[in-house]
Amino acid sequence: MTNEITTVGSELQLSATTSRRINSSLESLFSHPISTSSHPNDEYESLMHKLTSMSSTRDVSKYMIILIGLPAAGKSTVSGHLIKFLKETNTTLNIRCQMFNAGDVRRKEKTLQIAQDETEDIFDPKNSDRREEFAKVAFNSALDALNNDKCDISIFDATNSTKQRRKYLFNELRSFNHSLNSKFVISPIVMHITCSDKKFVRYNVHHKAFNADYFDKQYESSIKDFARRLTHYYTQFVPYTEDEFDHMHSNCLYDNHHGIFYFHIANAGSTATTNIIKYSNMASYDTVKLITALDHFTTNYAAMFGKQYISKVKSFTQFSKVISSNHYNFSNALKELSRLKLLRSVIDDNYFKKLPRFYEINRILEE
Ligand SMILES: Nc1ncnc2c1ncn2[C@@H]1O[C@H](COP(=O)(O)OP(=O)(O)OP(=O)(O)O)[C@@H](O)[C@H]1O
Ligand SMILES: O=P(O)(O)OC[C@H]1O[C@](O)(CO)[C@@H](O)[C@@H]1O
Repeated sequence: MTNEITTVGSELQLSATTSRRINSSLESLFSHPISTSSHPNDEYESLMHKLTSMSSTRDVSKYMIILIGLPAAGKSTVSGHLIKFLKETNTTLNIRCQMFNAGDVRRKEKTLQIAQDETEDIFDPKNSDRREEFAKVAFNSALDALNNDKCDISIFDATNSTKQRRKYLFNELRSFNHSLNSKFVISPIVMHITCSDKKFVRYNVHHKAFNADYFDKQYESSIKDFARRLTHYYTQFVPYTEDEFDHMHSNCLYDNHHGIFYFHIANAGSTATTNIIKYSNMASYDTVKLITALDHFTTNYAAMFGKQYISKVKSFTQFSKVISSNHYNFSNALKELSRLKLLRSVIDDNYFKKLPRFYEINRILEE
């Protein structure tokens, strides 16, 4: 895994940005009518107090982790591992993390019905406008939680599979950072979670059949529905590349105190990837501590968490292991074997062959 760490942006450019922000804040302070009844010293004291509290809150580091990845790639699971890791690491144990899942917003609105046709199918690209609405609700909650100091890192958990969506998110963060109503400056951190190994995909889809979308559905209809969902996503998913990062970097440099960061975990850490870490000259000590921890987490993910998962995937596909792990429960063994057979017939080689752009997308990711 090759990681790129640089410091970017001249101090002059960045301090110009900061002073622009402080100047506009000052303007707002002075635009309030100044009371003539109080003593001039009181006025001064109160102004200084306001300034001190303003600069101290706006200087506290807040971050939004924007996840990118196809359904069942492992985004939520890896995020859970990340939260655990940060809690158990000395330098980051006080950082408060919260997850915001676009799927949870969708589920609150309506229990997922297995679609009979495309008009009902929320994952059909034809219905992407509705999905955008759910994602916006989750994203705004993630922003609010940071602004109201409910957490220090919010993890925005959605597939964020199009460039258009990502552009929208970065622009929103940019406007947030410029707004005088914002109490903090938020730095975006992109985390790409990808899964191209067919055995992993099969295992993950199997586990999706037991998630909140399908709690009241039959196994067969659940995996078929999820397989269709994945197919829809393959028609629209655009992998996040270094070009997009560079574009975001040149657009965000002036808005961001701390820098721009990109992390990638592929196949639970078993495939080599590249992290890109570009600090600005004004990155805080807290930011460096967090980014160092994230770099360690992603670089060592396979050893810390991936290994166990990979060994489970290996034994999952072996009929003999299913039988031996259900040694005392014959009917359970039969049930699991029939599910496995079904899964293998739905998510078979032909399914992958027919997945739109499966090889193209994964080639880009592994370049
Ligand atoms: N790294 C991993 N470690 C352990 N289990 C994993 C891992 N990645 C995926 N899985 C398994 O695959 C299932 C699906 O993963 P997960 O729900 O995290 O994917 P996701 O990308 O968040 O999916 P979605 O976008 O559909 O919400 C999990 O329930 C888990 O069983
Ligand atoms: O709108 P996006 O970015 O595709 O993400 C939303 C979807 O992501 C998922 O977590 C992927 O399965 C769904 O539960 C959710 O509806």
